Amino acid sequence: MTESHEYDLIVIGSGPSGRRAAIQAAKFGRTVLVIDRGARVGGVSVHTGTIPSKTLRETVLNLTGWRERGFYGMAYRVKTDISAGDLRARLAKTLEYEVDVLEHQFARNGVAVQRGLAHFVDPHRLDILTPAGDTRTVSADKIVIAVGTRPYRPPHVPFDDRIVLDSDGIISLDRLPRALTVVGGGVIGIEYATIFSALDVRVTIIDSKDGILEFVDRELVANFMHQLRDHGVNFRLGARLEAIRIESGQPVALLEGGQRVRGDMLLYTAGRAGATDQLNLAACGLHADHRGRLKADPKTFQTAVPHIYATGDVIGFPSLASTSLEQGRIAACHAFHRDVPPAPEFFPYGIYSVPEISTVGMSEEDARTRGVPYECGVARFRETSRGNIMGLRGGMLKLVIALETRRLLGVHIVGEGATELIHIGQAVLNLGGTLDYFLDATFNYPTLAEAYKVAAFDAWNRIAPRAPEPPPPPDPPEITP
Ligand SMILES: Cc1cc2nc3c(=O)[nH]c(=O)nc-3n(C[C@H](O)[C@H](O)[C@H](O)COP(=O)(O)OP(=O)(O)OC[C@H]3O[C@@H](n4cnc5c(N)ncnc54)[C@H](O)[C@@H]3O)c2cc1C
Ligand SMILES: NC(=O)c1ccc[n+]([C@@H]2O[C@H](COP(=O)([O-])OP(=O)(O)OC[C@H]3O[C@@H](n4cnc5c(N)ncnc54)[C@H](O)[C@@H]3O)[C@@H](O)[C@H]2O)c1
Repeated sequence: MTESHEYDLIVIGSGPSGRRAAIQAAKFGRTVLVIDRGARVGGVSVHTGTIPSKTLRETVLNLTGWRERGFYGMAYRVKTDISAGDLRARLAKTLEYEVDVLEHQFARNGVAVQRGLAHFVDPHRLDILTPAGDTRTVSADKIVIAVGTRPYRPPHVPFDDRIVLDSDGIISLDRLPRALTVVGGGVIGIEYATIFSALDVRVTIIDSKDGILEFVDRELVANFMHQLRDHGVNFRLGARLEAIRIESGQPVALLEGGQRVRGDMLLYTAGRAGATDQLNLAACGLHADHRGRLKADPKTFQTAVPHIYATGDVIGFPSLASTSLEQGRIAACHAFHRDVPPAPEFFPYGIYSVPEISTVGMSEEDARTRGVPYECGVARFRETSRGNIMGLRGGMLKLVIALETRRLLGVHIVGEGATELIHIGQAVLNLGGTLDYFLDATFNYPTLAEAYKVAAFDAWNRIAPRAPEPPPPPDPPEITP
């Protein structure tokens, strides 16, 4: 602790990046205060984002018997008449446990926590407006801004948190819709659209772009959209939303060209905005962009004011809990002069839609754009014995391989277990491995991971030059007695 400041580190926000920064600094023996305006610690990740959406997904897959339908048919259900209450029950338990773990981590590591809204008074001091209405002033040597984002709510959308909602509202529904319109086919929109579709809700996805999930390999997206359409999901792509009206108590999306999409609920997921508006950034010498985001050095996470760091979603791309956790750790290490090796080049994306998508490294399109000669290998999960045992009908794994070096360039998976399976590909990619790893390694059998081997053989069959027939063995020399 310095003479003039109460804490070595103040972290604003207790989401993934704030929590990791705080605990890392505490492990260095530093005094740390975490400030969060939320009722409980955990941030967007625990209360409205990652954990609630993944818990809802798991609940829906379990109660609908989704994973067993390959064998028992589409009418199979573990529970009939699934209600909003069924979904909320598991959510409450899961969230309570997550908060408990986090509070215990803070307590064990001596991290102080103050509930309240923080704003800058000067570059080292913050005022905290507590829920009781008091103001407490605190100061620190180093500060991490980890305030995250909130749903973008444009004024022309008639949000009422009942039939027109954003991703914060959708987790506390008191009834399930029969028809859901989702505006915004980004990751959040697609995850919720497919979760509700698995509940047999009629879903329409609207996006102003011509495609969805543009950063994902196109062949994979085509396979994914085929599976969704097969389950009744409608797409209205390349359609500009002109207005949302409430007609006879139902939200109607009016699209350019006169199309109308009526549902009994509308989920608006067209992006998020940085939660910086109440920080009084001017007092510390920083300013945010038009979407409330801050700029930070991608290696150290320092802002333009060197003792102030910014981590997590507030700095924009890639806006993942996984990457935010790492950013928090790196910021704390840099702040307290500990070297950290640079992060491995490739990190995975996990999209927890139904079915799951996960991807790491170059897509086929990336390889083409960069002019890297490549070949692909594809495996269908149904070709693996494990996939057959599980009754999987969909699902594929695709490898992108550099032709000249046989180096693995990317892995793209859609289907059951994709977000776990991807880490095999990620390890091979970051360790500079080649196609030969998958050809030569022995895999457990039967597993879905065997799809790596099947895909590798597929790639090898396309890459390997047909070896010329070996010459016949020479005639044995005549032996004269
Ligand atoms: C629906 C949804 C699903 C998601 N699913 C995934 C997923 O499956 N995998 C994944 O990797 N990522 C996922 N994400 C993204 C992930 O949640 C974020 O990347 C992550 O939460 C960002 O962490 P953060 O450190 O920026 O803080 P956040 O989790 O955004 O938390 C910020 C905290 O700061 C507090 N705060 C803000 N302003 C102030 C202030 N002035 N004073 C005090 N406190 C303040 C807030 O109350 C909040 O608690 C999802 C996001 C959403 C919305
Ligand atoms: N599994 C995960 O890792 C996960 C899950 C959820 C969210 N996240 C993170 O959260 C962040 C925010 O996600 P998001 O889905 O809200 O935002 P996004 O920016 O990724 O997607 C928004 C989508 O809405 C569309 N859109 C914007 N305005 C529109 C309009 N007026 N009409 C129709 N369509 C419109 C855009 O074309 C885009 O496809 C992402 O960056 C993502 O990384 C990650």
